[in-house]
Amino acid sequence: MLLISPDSVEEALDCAKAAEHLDIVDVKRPDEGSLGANFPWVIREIRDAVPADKPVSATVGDVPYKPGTVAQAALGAAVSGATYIKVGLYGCTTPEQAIDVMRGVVRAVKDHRPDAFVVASGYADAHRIGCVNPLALPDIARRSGSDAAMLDTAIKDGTRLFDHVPPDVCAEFVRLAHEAGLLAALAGSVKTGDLGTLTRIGTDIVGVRGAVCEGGDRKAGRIRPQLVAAFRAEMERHASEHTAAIAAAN
Ligand SMILES: O=C[C@H](O)COP(=O)(O)O
Repeated sequence: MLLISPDSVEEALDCAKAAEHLDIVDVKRPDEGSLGANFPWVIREIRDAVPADKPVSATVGDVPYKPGTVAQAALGAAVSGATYIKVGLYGCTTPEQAIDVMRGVVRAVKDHRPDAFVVASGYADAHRIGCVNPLALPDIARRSGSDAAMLDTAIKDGTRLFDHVPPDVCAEFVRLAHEAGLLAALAGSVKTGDLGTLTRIGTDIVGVRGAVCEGGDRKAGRIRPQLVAAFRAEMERHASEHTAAIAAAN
């Protein structure tokens, strides 16, 4: 699946123009961090702006180790219309802290909407910010009752997912997530050139912003529908090549 992250209602309208090429519209506010949270009214307006059959995701923020605060914020995102709730476990330094936070989120969100989908997100560059190790995420997600484990980059300085977590370790992340019965989502300045690897290792959700913004600039650039379409076409091409390679090997 392709998850695209607009930062405003205007950009979400551009995503809506490319709706047939994407699977999830992810509301965030990059000015507040890699998984910065946007305002509830923006989530609601974006929910209204994109086709009803496209799920809206919202990031709850690069959150501190404050389970009550984060649970309440997550409920706010769900009440505002998001059905995918993504939490960046920025301030959690141990798996136990991360599980505490995610358990609160899962309960708050699923009490309100049992079919909501909760994503526990860590950071590929965790070593730069001192939060939980990327490979701990699948177990954190499983033990908290989350539905997916995700990695993104915390510091958007041009370094990318594979700069911090090489492909073989990403493959292990995906394997652990699948073993736990979860979806595996990967992001972090992903470009079309990464799609072959991401497909081969079985990534379920690829999250992008910069690659579908004009000039590849996630802050100054704006999401362009034609870039979303081109990115999706590359995903499809890699998926068919991968399927054909598997069929040929059998
Ligand atoms: O959830 C996905 C992120 O928005 C990825 O953003 P990026 O591709 O600019 O790193």
